[in-house]
Amino acid sequence: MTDGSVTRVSTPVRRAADIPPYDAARAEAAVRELLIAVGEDPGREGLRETPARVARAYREIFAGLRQEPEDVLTTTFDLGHEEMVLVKDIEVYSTCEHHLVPFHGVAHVGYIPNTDGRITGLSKLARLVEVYARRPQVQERMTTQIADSLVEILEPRGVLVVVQCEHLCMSMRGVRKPGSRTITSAVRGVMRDGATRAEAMSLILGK
Ligand SMILES: Nc1nc2c(ncn2[C@@H]2O[C@H](COP(=O)(O)OP(=O)(O)OP(=O)(O)O)[C@@H](O)[C@H]2O)c(=O)[nH]1
Ligand SMILES: [Zn+2]
Repeated sequence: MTDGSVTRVSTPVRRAADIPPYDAARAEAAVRELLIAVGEDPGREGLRETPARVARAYREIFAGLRQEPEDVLTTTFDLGHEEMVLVKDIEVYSTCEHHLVPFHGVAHVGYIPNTDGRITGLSKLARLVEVYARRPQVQERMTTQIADSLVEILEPRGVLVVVQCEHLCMSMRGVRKPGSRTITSAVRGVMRDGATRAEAMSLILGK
């Protein structure tokens, strides 16, 4: 438990290029140690392959550390479409950086293209969510990073990102409140405008 004081947590600025290659052997050794620490026997039948398996799984779960948004927002088209584009219910699996357990739910990503009508492929919005979800995360930072990278790369007139997740650190342990959902949003540019924001929210909330 913390003492309740406010701690400033700055967003890490490490770029993918500055992060060393994934160290599978080190991850494997750490998992073996962890198993011993919790009272298990890593030599027993069912656990023998577990450290190597977990190391492989972590490589996948944290692959976003070695990706940048530019890697996925590559395809842009000039379709001349200047109205809102919204992809909703993008499934998200991320990992809480406080407890290293999953949080999962959906992300809704919308933007209003620049007046030049420059848009990106729809799947690229889901790939962008993956880049930031596949890192040790907090939901607020992930939401902000998705929005800000869209602003930077597509230079749209507006962006709205809404993320709704259940945090397993609040369900399976700790306060034990399964089913509670945390909702975060990041709104940029003309999406802040009341009517535009209301339109985006009604599209998100509508079935
Ligand atoms: N703001 C925010 N908090 C998060 C996120 N994921 C986990 N947390 C919270 O991080 C906090 C860590 O609090 P601590 O008191 O340091 O840790 P703890 O003793 O394990 O806290 P409990 O979970 O309350 O048992 C908890 O309140 C978690 O619910 C997130 O994405 N955003
Ligand atoms: Zn947590």
